[in-house]
Amino acid sequence: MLDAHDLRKTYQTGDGSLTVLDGVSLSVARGESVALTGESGSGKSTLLHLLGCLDTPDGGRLSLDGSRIDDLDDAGRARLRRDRIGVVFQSLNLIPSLTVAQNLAFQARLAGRHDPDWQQRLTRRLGLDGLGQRFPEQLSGGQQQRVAIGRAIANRPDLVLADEPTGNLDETTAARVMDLLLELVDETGAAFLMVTHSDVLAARLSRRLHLSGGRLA
Ligand SMILES: Nc1ncnc2c1ncn2[C@@H]1O[C@H](COP(=O)(O)OP(=O)(O)OP(=O)(O)O)[C@@H](O)[C@H]1O
Repeated sequence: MLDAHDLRKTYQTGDGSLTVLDGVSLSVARGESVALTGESGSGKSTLLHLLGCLDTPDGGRLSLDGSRIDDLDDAGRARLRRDRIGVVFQSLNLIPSLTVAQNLAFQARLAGRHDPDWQQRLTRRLGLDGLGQRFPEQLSGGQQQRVAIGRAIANRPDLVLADEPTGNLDETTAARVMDLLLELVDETGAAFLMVTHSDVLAARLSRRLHLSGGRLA
């Protein structure tokens, strides 16, 4: 499903250059869930951004279902993200001027894959019934997190990427939100990769990759 080979990424900083990814290779199969761990600053978010076509590598290859995606132009990357990739950011990135229902439908509508029945089921499963007409700022942190998860899954993507998706929640709420995320990803059959600092959460996924010194172990 997702294949990365020898990915490299170097940032130019004020005082020189910083190589963050120095030959990262990984594969994630459909239906598989992978935890990505590593110390702060080890490059987890950088890698997630490359895998989600939100940024481009300086070297290496990236493919989805056997087709190269690292050499797409901006429009091609945007299309791919819209149609096949769902991302849950730690900062959520909900659209403040849209209601919960509109946020949930946003990416699916853009992709021409809005499915009202699936959205209704998602809304119920995520415990967001009755909140559809509210705006994100009128929700609790846990509710916002669930909207972000719903939005990432509403168009049944092939690949779901999550960056510390329960990072801002208390332990009990985090566990509940995580249950939902794993169940829903499982239902869609997507390949799933999640950045986490938590050993407990990492242990719940089928495999764990650890990023250190620019490489995976
Ligand atoms: N746009 C950028 N320009 C320059 N340096 C950057 C940029 N983005 C990230 N970095 C640096 O790259 C390194 C890796 O950052 P990244 O955010 O990928 O790490 P991380 O493992 O996700 O960290 P954390 O667990 O703290 O979120 C860090 O040293 C960071 O300062």
